[in-house]
Amino acid sequence: MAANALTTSTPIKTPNPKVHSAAARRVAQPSHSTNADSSAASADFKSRFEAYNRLQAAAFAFGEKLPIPEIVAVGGQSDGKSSLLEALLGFRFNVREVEMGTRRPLVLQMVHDPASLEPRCRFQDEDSEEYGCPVVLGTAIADLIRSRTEAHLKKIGAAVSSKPIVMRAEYAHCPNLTIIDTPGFVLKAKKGEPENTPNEILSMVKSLASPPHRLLLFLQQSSVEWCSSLWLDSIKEIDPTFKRTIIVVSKFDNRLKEFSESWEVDRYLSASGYLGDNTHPFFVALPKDRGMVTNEEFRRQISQVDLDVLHHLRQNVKGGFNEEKFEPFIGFGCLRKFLECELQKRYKEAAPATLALLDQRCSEVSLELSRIEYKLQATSDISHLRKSAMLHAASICTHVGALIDGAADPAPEQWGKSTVEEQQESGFGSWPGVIAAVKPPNCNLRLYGGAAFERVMHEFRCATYSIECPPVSREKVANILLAHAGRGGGGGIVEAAAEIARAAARAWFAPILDTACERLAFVLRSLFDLAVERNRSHDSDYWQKNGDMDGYIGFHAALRRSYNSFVNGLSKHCKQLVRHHLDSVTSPYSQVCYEPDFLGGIGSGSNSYPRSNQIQSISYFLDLSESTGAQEEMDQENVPPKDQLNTTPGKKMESREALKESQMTIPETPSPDLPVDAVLGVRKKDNSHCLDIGGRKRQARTVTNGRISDATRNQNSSFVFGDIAKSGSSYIDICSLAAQHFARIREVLIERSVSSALNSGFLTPCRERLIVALGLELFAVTDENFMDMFVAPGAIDVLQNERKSLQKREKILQSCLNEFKNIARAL
Ligand SMILES: Nc1nc2c(ncn2[C@@H]2O[C@H](COP(=O)(O)OP(=O)(O)OP(=O)(O)O)[C@@H](O)[C@H]2O)c(=O)[nH]1
Repeated sequence: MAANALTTSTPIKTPNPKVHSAAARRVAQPSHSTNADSSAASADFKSRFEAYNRLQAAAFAFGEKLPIPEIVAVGGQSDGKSSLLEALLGFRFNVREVEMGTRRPLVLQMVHDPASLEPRCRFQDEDSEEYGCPVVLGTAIADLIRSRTEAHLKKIGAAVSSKPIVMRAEYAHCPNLTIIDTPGFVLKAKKGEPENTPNEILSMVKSLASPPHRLLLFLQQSSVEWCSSLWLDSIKEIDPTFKRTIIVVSKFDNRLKEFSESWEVDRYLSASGYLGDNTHPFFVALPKDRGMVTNEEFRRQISQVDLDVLHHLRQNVKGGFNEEKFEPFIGFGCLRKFLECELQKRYKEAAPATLALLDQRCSEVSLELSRIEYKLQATSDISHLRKSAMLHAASICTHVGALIDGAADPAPEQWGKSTVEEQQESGFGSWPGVIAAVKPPNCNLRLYGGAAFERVMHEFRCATYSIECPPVSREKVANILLAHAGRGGGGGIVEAAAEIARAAARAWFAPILDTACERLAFVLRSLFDLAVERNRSHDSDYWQKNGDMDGYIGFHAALRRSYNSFVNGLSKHCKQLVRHHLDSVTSPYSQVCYEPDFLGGIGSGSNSYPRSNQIQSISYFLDLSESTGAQEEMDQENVPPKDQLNTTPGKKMESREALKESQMTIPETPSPDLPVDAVLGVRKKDNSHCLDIGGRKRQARTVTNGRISDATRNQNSSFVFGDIAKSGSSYIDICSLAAQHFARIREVLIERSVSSALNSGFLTPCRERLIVALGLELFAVTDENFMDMFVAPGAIDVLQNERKSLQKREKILQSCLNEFKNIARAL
């Protein structure tokens, strides 16, 4: 690394004997020199150091990412990192359990305080920037580190954790230095630990050491040759050129006895070129004795080991060693001084950038604070709340309208539903009275909004057209027919058939109409969530404009409830409306069955429906599904053949056969015992379940333009007074006519009334009345009732806690900022 901390030059990178001597001399000076100049410089150092220390504490507590210069000690397990930290601190604090080792980073903030003759260590709370009471005893410190480590690892269920323990130590015999101890690299997990522990340690240490503002203090035992170093490559991955790496050869005492000649020592000290010319390691030995000694004795032993090492190299090695070149790098004292100076240099260099960053963070935190305060204030400001809530409700209504009119966001693939999903989720899986599954075109596509509404409408039409006029017993026919005959008049058969058809239509269509309303209401109710999602994604800066409605759960619930009840109200209204249409079309006074233009219209397919209906019908049949296996799917999906594009599914029968020439042929006396289907000529395979009138023995008994011909009418009396039980003729005639009437009623009901009623009953109010309805329900209330939606004591507590924490953060960052402004002036 560029090690010019010892002097203004770079003694390590460009070895210059003169500079190195000077550096060595300076290294030998104590950090708390009594010299006037150095004491002024020392005061500067100290204030800078303390400012960084406070900033570091705040950063750790609040998770702030600030590029504070720090030293990270890394290396293999038992390479001596913790021992080096103790030596730097000047007293033993960590009664190590060799088995356990370091499992959480330990941030050691050492503060040189001449007044603290006994070390005062305080631990930062696990989740705040506060420091606890001083812990004096070394064993108590070790216990605390161990218990915190164990508790945290247990909590997260891991063998190692990157969450640091922060300890601040004030002592007269320690330098101003902050260093982070890390778990040692291991090759294999210990017994009982997860297999991947070595990798976890490696990646955790790498991420701790990666920020460029951190210095790496890499320890490797002296007994290991550089060529067989286990971890050097990992360090090179983090810092390939050792620009910010300080290399320490630890346990140097273990190697000393191997040197006998000076060239051997010098070659070893030069690291044999393995680390490059510009990188020079420090060689450190510490006291081996782990017994309990006083702090003073501990420090004395450290100094003694330094002296012993030098003495050994001078006295026991033939020719000594190159002192000019290597002495500044031998011994703990040199390392300590170098680290302190290097860190101070980095602090000084980083101060302007830190000041700028602090300035920025202060403004950001202030902004955050004012946002919270604004929110808190808004919780009690009724008029503000009303305004925000109204804007929010209006926005939701607008999105509902847009979704009805046709929109493709949010993603239909995620938010839309297929027909089966709609059926299942709405609780209306099948259409009452319809046994076969009804599959409208595009049933597999995920649709929502207006598209899903249209698909349900088409499904409803398919369902109604798949219903046949149910068989009627001879008794019923006889009862109706004979009563008509009793009243006189010639229209007995027609009237009886019409009466039968009306009763059947009422019984069969009423539940289908109810189901259609429920299914359509479900489609509309589903739009609320989509509108909320659209609102969220379209208006990301919504709160800035209109106030943030997040967290007001009561209001959101009321809005949803109100929306649902609006749609349910529409559903109820539509049910009544379509029931009314059903009643009127099946009323004895209805002329539906006898309208000439109606039958003619069916036959010609021209003017009997509004133009818009034809257009709608065409749109229903656009099958947008993927075309693979299309034929099979088409067969299943109730799609009429092409020649019916301008008609509804049930029109096939009328247009092709009996109604082709505005007349229908009634079959002559088929056997009453034939199944009704056969009697009525129902073609099962025809999806429209239409009736095919005709048989092997036809007789020209006709109904022209919907009215039975005179010839036929003249015969009515003979039908009536014949034996219905024996002769099937009257019965079959009536059944056939009833089927025709049933089809007409259905046609008129679906094409003329219900489709438009459902559209205008559901969609028009959603577009035009929704916002007013919601507004009346939610906002046309007293303030007291309005505020009921905003009573959220939990939410207010959260906001207040957030404000408290932000205020604290702002205060600390502000004081750090002021401190750095002062430092900047002194630079
Ligand atoms: N001979 C000798 N032993 C040392 C020296 N430094 C440390 N030790 C011993 O080496 C062992 C491991 O030292 P630690 O400081 O715990 O090593 P560590 O790197 O912190 O270990 P982990 O935290 O588990 O990675 C201890 O028994 C120390 O007494 C030294 O300079 N010379």
